[in-house]
Amino acid sequence: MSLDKTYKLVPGTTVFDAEQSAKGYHLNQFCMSLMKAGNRERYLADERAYMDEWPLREEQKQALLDRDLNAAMREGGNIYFLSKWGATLGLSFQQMAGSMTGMTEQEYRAMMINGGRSIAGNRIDHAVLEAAYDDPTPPTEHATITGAVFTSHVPAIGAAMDHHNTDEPYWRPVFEGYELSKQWEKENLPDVIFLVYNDHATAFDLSLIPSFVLGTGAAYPTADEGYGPRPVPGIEGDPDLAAHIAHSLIRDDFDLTLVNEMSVDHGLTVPLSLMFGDVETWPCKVIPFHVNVVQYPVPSGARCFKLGQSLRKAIESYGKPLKVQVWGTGGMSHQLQGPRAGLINREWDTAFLDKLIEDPVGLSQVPHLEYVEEAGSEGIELVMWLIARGAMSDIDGSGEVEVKHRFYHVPASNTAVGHLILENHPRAEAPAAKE
Ligand SMILES: O=C(O)c1ccc(O)c(O)c1
Repeated sequence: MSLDKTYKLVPGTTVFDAEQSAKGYHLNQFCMSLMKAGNRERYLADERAYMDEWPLREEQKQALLDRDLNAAMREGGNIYFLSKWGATLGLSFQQMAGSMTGMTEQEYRAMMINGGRSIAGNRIDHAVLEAAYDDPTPPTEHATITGAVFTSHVPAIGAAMDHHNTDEPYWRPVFEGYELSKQWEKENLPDVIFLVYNDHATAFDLSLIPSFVLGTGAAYPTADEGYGPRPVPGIEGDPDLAAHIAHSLIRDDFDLTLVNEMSVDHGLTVPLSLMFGDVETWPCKVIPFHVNVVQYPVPSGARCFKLGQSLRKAIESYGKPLKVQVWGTGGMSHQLQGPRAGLINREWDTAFLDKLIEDPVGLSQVPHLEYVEEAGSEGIELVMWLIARGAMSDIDGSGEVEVKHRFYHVPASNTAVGHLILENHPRAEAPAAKE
C-alpha cells in the first residue's frame, strides 16, 4: 500500500482519485452525455445501442444494465457522473446511494430517518493502517530528472520549418543555434518530457482560465491555431506518471487543473520541433503543463520556482526507472501589442540567463512588473522557465548542474530567442582530506 493512498483502507468507500478517473474516463463522459435531453431519449429507447456508441468496457456496460452502482464505481464511475445516469432512469440520490448498501429502499430510508449509518464499525482497520506505516517499503527504483531545456517557442519558427525556409539567411542563425541541441537530445533521449508552456487562446478561451493545467490524458492532437494544424505529430502522454505527479503536487498544495483532452499549440510543438527536427512521431512521451500567462493575475516567478521544487519530489518518487527531462518554454523579451511592440532588451535577457544559471533563488524573487517593463508584455512567459529550474538537482542539494549549451539571437519575428540546456549530475564527492 502506498502510504499516501491510505484512503483506500476506509471500508465500503471508493475514493475517486486520478487512478479511478483514468479507469472510468469514458464511463463518466458517457454519463455526462445524458445531460442532453435528446441523448437521454436515445439511451432510454435502446440502452445497449446507445452505450455501444461509446468506447466502454463490457464490464462497464453490464454494470449499468444490471443497475449495479457498486460495479460501476469499481469500473471507475464517480457518483456525481453516475447520478446523471440515475436521473435519466428517474432515480433520486437516496435511491442510488441506498442501492449500493445491500438494503431495500425502505430499510435504507428508515435508517436515515433514525439518524443515519453509525460510524461505529465503519472506521479503518487501524491495525492494517499501522502495519502500513511500520513498513513503508520504499520503491527500489524511481524516475530521475536528467536535465532541463529552456527555449523560446515563437510560432514563426515552426512555420519556417513547416515551409522549409530554415536555410534562408533570416532563419539560418536561429536553427544553427539548435544544431548542438538536436545532437544532445539524440544522445540523451528521455522516456518522458514534462513540457511547461502556455496555451495561446487555443485550448482555453475566456470561458475557463486555469492557472496551472496538468495533462493527464493519453494523447493530445496538434491544434489548429487559425492557419490549419502544423504538419507535426500529436503527442503521446503518460497518464500514469501524470496521475502520480497530480497526486504529489496537489498534496503539496498546488491546486492544479487536470485535463484529459485538449489540443496543443505552438507553445508546445515549436520546442519539440526545435529539439527533434522534422520527425514522423516524437521520440518520447510528453506530459503537457500549461501556465496561464495570458490574463492577469498570472503566477509569480516565486510560485513557479516552488512548483518546480515540488515537481522534482513528485517525479523522483515515481516508482519506475524513467529518465525525465523538464522543459521551460516561452520568452525571451518580446511585446506583441501596442505602440511598444517589438521591444527587445538584450541586456535584461542576458542577465536573466546568467541568473537562471547562477542565482535561480534570487531570480525567482523578480516581480511581474519587472518582467513587463523590462522584457515586454509577453516576456512574462519567462516565469515558466523557473518551473524547470526549480526541478534541477542543485536546488535541493542532491546534485550539481552543468550548462551544456547556451544560445541567444535577435530576432525571430517579434522576439529574442533564448535557449539553455542544463544537465543534472550526482554531487561530486568532496576530495578526501590529506594525511
Ligand atoms: O513574435 C511572434 O510572432 C510571436 C507570436 C506569438 C507568440 O506566442 C510569440 O511568443 C511570438
